[in-house]
Amino acid sequence: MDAVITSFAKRSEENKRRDLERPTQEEAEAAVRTLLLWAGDDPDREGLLETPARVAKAYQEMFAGYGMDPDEVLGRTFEEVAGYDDIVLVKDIAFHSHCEHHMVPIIGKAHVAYLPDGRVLGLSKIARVVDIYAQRLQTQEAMTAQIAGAIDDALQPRGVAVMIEAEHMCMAMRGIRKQGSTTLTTTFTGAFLDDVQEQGRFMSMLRGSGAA
Ligand SMILES: Nc1nc2c(ncn2[C@@H]2O[C@H](COP(=O)(O)OP(=O)(O)OP(=O)(O)O)[C@@H](O)[C@H]2O)c(=O)[nH]1
Ligand SMILES: [Zn+2]
Repeated sequence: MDAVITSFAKRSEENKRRDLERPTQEEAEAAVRTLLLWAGDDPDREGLLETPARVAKAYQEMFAGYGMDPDEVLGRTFEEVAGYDDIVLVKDIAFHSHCEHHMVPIIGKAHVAYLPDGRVLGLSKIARVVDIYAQRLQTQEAMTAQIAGAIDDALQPRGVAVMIEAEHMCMAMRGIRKQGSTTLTTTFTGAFLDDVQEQGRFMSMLRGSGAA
């Protein structure tokens, strides 16, 4: 618990520091104007006049996850589920993120499961946590581990399983230019990590058969 409080305090300090250092809206728009010029276009032509403001607004939306705290979203749990203690799986949670190397989209789906230990989460909160981490600059590996870690910390269930399948536009639109490849990543904790049968049940539920 002390460790949780210390890490929360550290995070708020970090957020405060970042807020103080955060460039203004005008500075962000000027940076977009510079990129437009650098790309070879004319930021003063009619079609681009409002573009720096639009891009700044789009960034605010696409990177809203920096201003959100997964612990807060996952803070409300409940236990009145008639003793249900088996796997809860929310699959096919569509998300858009951006890769931290090239700042271009990662488009995919997250599948998130946990084994309750008395308490359960509101189902929408799982999708909200996926979005909070997706709306930051990411690697797929980090995002997978962060979602599992946040649910583990908040709910302390018997286990968490997260699988993400995604296409990285930095591999499709540029560089190696391979369209349609999918990257799969998984993080397992608790019983999903220790018990291959639980892991197998998660995998078969994902395939849709529902049984191991
Ligand atoms: N492991 C991992 N790699 C990623 C992810 N997103 C992008 N990458 C990779 O990050 C690597 C960055 O490699 P660099 O050689 O530094 O950059 P680059 O010259 O743009 O690489 P290329 O994409 O090969 O042209 C590339 O191989 C990307 O495919 C991710 O979520 N996880
Ligand atoms: Zn990339």
